[in-house]
Amino acid sequence: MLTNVEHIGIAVKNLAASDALFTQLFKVPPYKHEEVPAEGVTTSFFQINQTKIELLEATRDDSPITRFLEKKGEGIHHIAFEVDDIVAEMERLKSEGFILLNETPKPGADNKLVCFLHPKGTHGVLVELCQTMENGH
Ligand SMILES: CC[C@@H](C(=O)O)C(=O)SCCNC(=O)CCNC(=O)[C@H](O)C(C)(C)COP(=O)(O)OP(=O)(O)OC[C@H]1O[C@@H](n2cnc3c(N)ncnc32)[C@H](O)[C@@H]1OP(=O)(O)O
Ligand SMILES: [Co+2]
Repeated sequence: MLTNVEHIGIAVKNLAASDALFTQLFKVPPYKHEEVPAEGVTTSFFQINQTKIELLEATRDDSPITRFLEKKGEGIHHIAFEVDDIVAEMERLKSEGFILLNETPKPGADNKLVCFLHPKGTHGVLVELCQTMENGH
């Protein structure tokens, strides 16, 4: 079951510049930075009450963020939903015709296991499922 919006992902060209801008907007600084080499991104995370924002800067030319910035420019890249059982949710969504972009859960940032759904199957929205890993596993 999808329980809540876990974070909103925003693609940016320059993380340092965007950190400064969003710190000014939110009046709180990012609480962490984390690189996820497998995704070709460096992230920063902001927490505003119940809402979490993930800024994503590309770290290599074949990063999904590089491609997105080339085609669409900076802006909202994905919406991530918390799930309590990611494997069960992936099986359910696949059986209902959604297009999974990874067949097994993969490590994301901020202690999550994640799976993406292709935006072609979700009316143009890149959806991320996240399950919090217990004790880092
Ligand atoms: C930090 C880790 C993790 C976390 O813990 O939170 C993350 O958030 S990682 C975030 C970065 N990783 C990913 O995005 C992985 C999943 N994405 C992909 O696999 C690809 O980006 C993609 C969605 C399959 C697109 O790749 P590709 O097919 O190579 O690119 P195209 O440019 O050709 O796009 C095809 C088609 O899809 C549209 N598109 C692409 N990205 C998005 C998007 N973010 N939102 C909405 N639509 C998107 C693109 O416009 C193309 O459409 P058409 O032009 O109509 O064909
Ligand atoms: Co994300």
